[in-house]
Amino acid sequence: MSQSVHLLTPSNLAVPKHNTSFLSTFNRRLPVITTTATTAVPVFPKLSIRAASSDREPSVIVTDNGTSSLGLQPPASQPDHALSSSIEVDAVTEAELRENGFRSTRRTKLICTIGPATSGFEQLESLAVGGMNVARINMCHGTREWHREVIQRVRKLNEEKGYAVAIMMDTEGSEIHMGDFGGASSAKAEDDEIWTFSVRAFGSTLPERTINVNYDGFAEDVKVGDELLVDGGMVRFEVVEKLGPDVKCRCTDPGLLLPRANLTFWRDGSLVRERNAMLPTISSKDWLDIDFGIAEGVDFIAVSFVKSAEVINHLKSYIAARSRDSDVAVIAKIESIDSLKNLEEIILASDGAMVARGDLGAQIPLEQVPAAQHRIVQVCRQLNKPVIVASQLLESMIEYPTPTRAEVADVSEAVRQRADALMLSGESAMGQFPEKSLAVLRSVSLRIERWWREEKHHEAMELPGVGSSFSDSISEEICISAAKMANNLGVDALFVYTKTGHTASLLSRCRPDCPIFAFTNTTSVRRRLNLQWGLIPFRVSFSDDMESNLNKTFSLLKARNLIKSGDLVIAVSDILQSIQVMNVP
Ligand SMILES: Nc1ncnc2c1ncn2[C@@H]1O[C@H](COP(=O)(O)OP(=O)(O)OP(=O)(O)O)[C@@H](O)[C@H]1O
Ligand SMILES: CC(=O)C(=O)O
Ligand SMILES: [K+]
Ligand SMILES: [Mg+2]
Repeated sequence: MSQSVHLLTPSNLAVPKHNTSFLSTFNRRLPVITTTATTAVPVFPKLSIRAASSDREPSVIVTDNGTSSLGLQPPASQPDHALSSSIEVDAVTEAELRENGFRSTRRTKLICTIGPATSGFEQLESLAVGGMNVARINMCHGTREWHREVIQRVRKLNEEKGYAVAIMMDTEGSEIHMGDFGGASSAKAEDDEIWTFSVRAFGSTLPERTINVNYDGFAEDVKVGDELLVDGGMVRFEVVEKLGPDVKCRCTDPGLLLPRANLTFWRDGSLVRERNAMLPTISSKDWLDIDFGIAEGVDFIAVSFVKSAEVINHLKSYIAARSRDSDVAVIAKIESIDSLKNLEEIILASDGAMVARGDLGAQIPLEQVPAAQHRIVQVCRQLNKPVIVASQLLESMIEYPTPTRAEVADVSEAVRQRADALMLSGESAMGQFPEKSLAVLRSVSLRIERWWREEKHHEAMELPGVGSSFSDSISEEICISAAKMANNLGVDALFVYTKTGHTASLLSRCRPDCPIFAFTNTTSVRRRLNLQWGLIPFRVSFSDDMESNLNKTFSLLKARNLIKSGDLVIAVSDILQSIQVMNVP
């Protein structure tokens, strides 16, 4: 049995763009609907409640721009007969759905930074099996050739094993950082030792206790007495003498120096931002990396040290001009004072954001980082942009096989805030326990999600309108209503049929109690949806006829034991703006 609400889309109603009074009248009229029994769908008995026969709204059915950069399939406008009767989902999701049922699937997405500890094919596969949704490559480290191989391995994994692991390329940015140690993987700075920070080029052999600095103005900008913080304070020095390009510093807080660690300097308790504040957000090296990322078909580019929305807009138009047939999403990394000042406009311009707590904690006092995280997560949710919580989630697991209690509490808090994704950095890039770290993120996410769901601990959040057209507003209202209905009726799953992924992300924004099966007809959209909270992305070809889409999906999923007769489902689509409630036949 199925009940549905179909909404009259406004193309033929001549609605002024922001006529909210009309919008509310329109919405209030929705319950006044007539009931007609139809026998249109033979596969399952259907009772259809129609508000109006629906016209297609051109702005909702966006033409396919998500053709796989991998060349896996033709655009959706050319139905692929070989694939038309299949559904793409990976073995891990499939096993999880079969074993645990819908309710207990993980909602929080997991990102792993790929480094020397995880770059092999088997290691990448273990991470995919362990629940990695997105692989991050950090252009601060390694060569383009090295990163290309990682991308190719992930692509192979997706093609051969049906995963939809997305790739996020993270730019180096042009903040001040140390160089490499001429081959050594780290160096230990002890109390009271004198180290030389220098802007000279030394070639491959560095003199002892010498650190290369990437920023030419460094020696001029620092002053004797300044405090020099490595990685936001993991190691501290005091500037004792300036000698041309060399700056002599005394270690005041000992610790491990890692290659290319970030450097900040502080004077009288404040972060010093001299000429380095004028460095471009995207350096010339970053532009080359971005060209590389576009050419390799990465799914996301994360921009380090974003200061304003302008740079995001600039990059987005560059990407649009460079890659007409692929779609690279831009993630703003919030890791500077400026990015916090301009937070709303930056997030509005971006396709998502990252709470990059590593560098953020070097720019603002550490005790302010949790409040900043909370605010960034909330703003992203309100503006319907995926948000990633990153850095030091399980830092101790770089060396130890179990996390600290404090780390588990930190992960729990990010899950409780219902961030879209959690990210591993050093834990997976160069740690000793990458898979164990991922397993901890997975089990803590599952446990906290269930706890908060069962105890109804969620903070209620007002979700403002984010669309720019009346049709967008309808989609938002449909998703908010569908999510509310799903919670109130206790349905097993929400199904969403989405070409661009937009309707799926609107549903994800509502953070419903049940999982969201997101059906899309392009591989690249499927990968991109893998970053968003609660979405289980499937690739399936579908038509503009919702009834046949539903029947087809039901039979494909039933054949694979992923759903069973009697499961209660609410279906939403951006093909036909509608909500349907039904039992799986
Ligand atoms: N491709 C790589 N090759 C070698 N080492 C890497 C690579 N990627 C990451 N690492 C190591 O893992 C550590 C943590 O990675 P992460 O991506 O967090 O870098 P980061 O240097 O802290 O910079 P960011 O602020 O961009 O996160 C790095 O400091 C580096 O030692
Ligand atoms: C991830 C990152 O760039 C940071 O935490 O600084
Ligand atoms: K980076
Ligand atoms: Mg950073």
